[in-house]
Amino acid sequence: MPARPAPPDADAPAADAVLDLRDVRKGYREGDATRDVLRGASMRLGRGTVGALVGRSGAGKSTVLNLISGIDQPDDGAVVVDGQHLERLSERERTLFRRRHIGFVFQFYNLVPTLTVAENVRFLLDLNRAPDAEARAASLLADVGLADRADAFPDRLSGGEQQRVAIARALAHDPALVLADEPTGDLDARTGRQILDLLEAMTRERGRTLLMVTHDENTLDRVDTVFRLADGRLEREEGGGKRQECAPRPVAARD
Ligand SMILES: Nc1ncnc2c1ncn2[C@@H]1O[C@H](COP(=O)(O)OP(=O)(O)OP(=O)(O)O)[C@@H](O)[C@H]1O
Repeated sequence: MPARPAPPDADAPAADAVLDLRDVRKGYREGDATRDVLRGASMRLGRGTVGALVGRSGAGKSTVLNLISGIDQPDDGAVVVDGQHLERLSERERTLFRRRHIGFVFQFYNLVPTLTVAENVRFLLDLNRAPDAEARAASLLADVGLADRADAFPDRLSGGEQQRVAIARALAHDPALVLADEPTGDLDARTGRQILDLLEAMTRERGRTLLMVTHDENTLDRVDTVFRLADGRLEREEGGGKRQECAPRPVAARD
């Protein structure tokens, strides 16, 4: 297997962080009370790195994703994505930012059933009025091994194939950050591993940053950084991917 390029340091200065959450607080009103979900959560992920977000059900992982993608706003703290403070933008500006700078991969693929595979991939490109939508979609479909299914509708594809289309769609507009919410949660173990291989390779090759929500501890062996959400705060741990990069190489492999 060819050596993987060393990931940039996940502790990189904020200027190189694609994702930078600083002391974020978020609560939801419940009648007269407020449920505090995030109580000073911070995380930083450098350019070209892969992170995992883990935590028990109800810990607040979706809340974190909603803040990073600008769907929701923090009560306090900063949410900086690719240098942009999302908490300073209007809802409309956040929507435009999301369309241009963030890609999504969902557990249940979320392809548009009435659009062909190629149309799904180029969906955001068309919305962003990108001039090269057709060629770019074709190239990405080739990259995920589905060039011959471009004109099929999603319901003709297996779950793994649909998730491949979703990966192509997530990268089509060349986003700085890809968010994946349980991307293998609906797939059998073998297909899930193939999808993770593809997602990781496609984002790393392009120097994109990937954050995955996962319940699968095996996934943690391949990421650079693990963020564990508990009691409203994020704890940072080194993932297996980073450990591999840091491990001394065998003597025979040295230059
Ligand atoms: N819009 C909302 N209004 C009120 N409470 C909410 C809202 N969204 C989330 N919550 C509450 O906030 C807490 C965190 O929810 P969240 O969905 O972020 O957790 P999660 O870690 O993603 O859980 P799961 O793994 O089960 O999807 C939960 O107690 C949930 O009930």
